[in-house]
Amino acid sequence: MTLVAGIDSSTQSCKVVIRDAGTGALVRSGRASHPEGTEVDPEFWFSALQEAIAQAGGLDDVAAISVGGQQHGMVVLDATGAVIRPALLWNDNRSAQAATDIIAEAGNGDSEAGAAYWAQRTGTLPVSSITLTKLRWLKDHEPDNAAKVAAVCLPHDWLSWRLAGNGPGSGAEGLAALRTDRSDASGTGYYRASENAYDLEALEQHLGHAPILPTVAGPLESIGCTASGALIGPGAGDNAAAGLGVGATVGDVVMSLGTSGTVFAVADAPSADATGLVAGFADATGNYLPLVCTLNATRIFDATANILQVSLAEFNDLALSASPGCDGLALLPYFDGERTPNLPDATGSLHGITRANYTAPNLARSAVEAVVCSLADGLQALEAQGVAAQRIILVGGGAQSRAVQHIAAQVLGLPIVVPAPGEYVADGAARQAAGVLAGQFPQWARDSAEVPATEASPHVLERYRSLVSSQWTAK
Ligand SMILES: Nc1ncnc2c1ncn2[C@@H]1O[C@H](COP(=O)(O)OP(=O)(O)O)[C@@H](O)[C@H]1O
Ligand SMILES: O=C(CO)[C@@H](O)[C@H](O)COP(=O)(O)O
Repeated sequence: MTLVAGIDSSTQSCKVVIRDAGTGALVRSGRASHPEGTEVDPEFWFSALQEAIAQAGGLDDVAAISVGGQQHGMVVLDATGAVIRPALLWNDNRSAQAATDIIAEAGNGDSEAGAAYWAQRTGTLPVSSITLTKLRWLKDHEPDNAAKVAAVCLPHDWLSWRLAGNGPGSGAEGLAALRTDRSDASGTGYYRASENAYDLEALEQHLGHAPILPTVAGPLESIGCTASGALIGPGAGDNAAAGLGVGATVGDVVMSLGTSGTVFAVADAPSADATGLVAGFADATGNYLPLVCTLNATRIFDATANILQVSLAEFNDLALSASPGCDGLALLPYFDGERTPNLPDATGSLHGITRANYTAPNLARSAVEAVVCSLADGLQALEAQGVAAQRIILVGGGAQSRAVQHIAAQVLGLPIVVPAPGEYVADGAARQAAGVLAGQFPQWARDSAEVPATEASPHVLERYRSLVSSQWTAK
């Protein structure tokens, strides 16, 4: 049996799966936690990866490996290959002003014109999650660090590079060995997915110079070897890897509930949304991945379960025991600010409280309704870009929640398909690794179940939308 490994280096943890390259059967797996916080020394990702690999029984018998990772994180390296400062993650909002400036400057002070400009230029508005805005923040706030930047890469690029034996001290030769893939490059703000080319001018303008960037490898290209001789695949951004993991093809719509909430479609043409709601990313096979991402998903469940002092299983039971609409209680979930809509300074709020409805079941359900409604808005934005969803493939840690499944069916009004529990980002990376060995993506069978149809509750989404529009105006 030939074995392949897939990695998901996500916001909260690192997961490793080892699968049979031929059938896709799971052979071994491992997991390790990442530190809290929105800036992280990448060495923590590498040590978590080592721990997860050890837990998965090591890589000695593995023939190929690929890394999927959280997108957009700014990893800056000096000329020796050392990390200059902790990476700023996708959910770090300190570059919100830089984002506003970058957009306004492109429109000579007119933000709407600036937004239209960026939509055409890269397909994505540079909001604070996007790497370009983090580099601009670095230039504006840490000019000495900005001047030292010899190379910029993303979390998955950096981990693949370390697996290939590079690291601090590997110097110019090491920096030249950096590789990425089109899906993750498309989330930087300095890559044009529609042209498959970096936008060095944007980088030069906002960082102050154009550093070395990882070469963009093809979807099935090997980018090197591990110490034990396994081929390393190009890897992918985590959403594109999840798309690979569930075998999504053109027309499929995937919704993921992890730290971030995302809803995306595989498309055969690029998107350019000047409202900024939909990011014009690429997938990991040569197609496109128009995507909406929110900052507030499963951590709203974690926080609510925490104040209710219940486990996640109890939280889900509580949520399922309340009625749609929570007897008038409604939550806006912007606990960590928000990216879509673009409200980096927003906070969460609870509405319609009465003594009668202020109960644990209603609080739990209001958290789930809020997150699902925020993603229903994401789906609406995708539909405005021409995506015609026939059904939703639900993935991520939160997809295991029966409350999420049930409430998604009620709110979205579409069939909801939940693939058998698995690590879909890591699985997608493993599938890519198998593809690197075989020269084509394998067809791995996987089970999935459709959530039973249920009576729609349109009033839940209507109330949510009216609260959002009365309380917040996106930037
Ligand atoms: N049964 C469940 N019900 C609700 N949330 C869950 C459940 N199982 C896992 N989660 C949530 O999934 C999250 C982790 O999902 P994951 O997709 O691994 O996140 P990330 O990729 O951002 O690290 C945790 O925040 C956890 O609360
Ligand atoms: O920023 C985005 C997508 O644009 C996020 O989806 C990150 O890629 C993090 O993902 P998770 O760790 O929440 O899975």
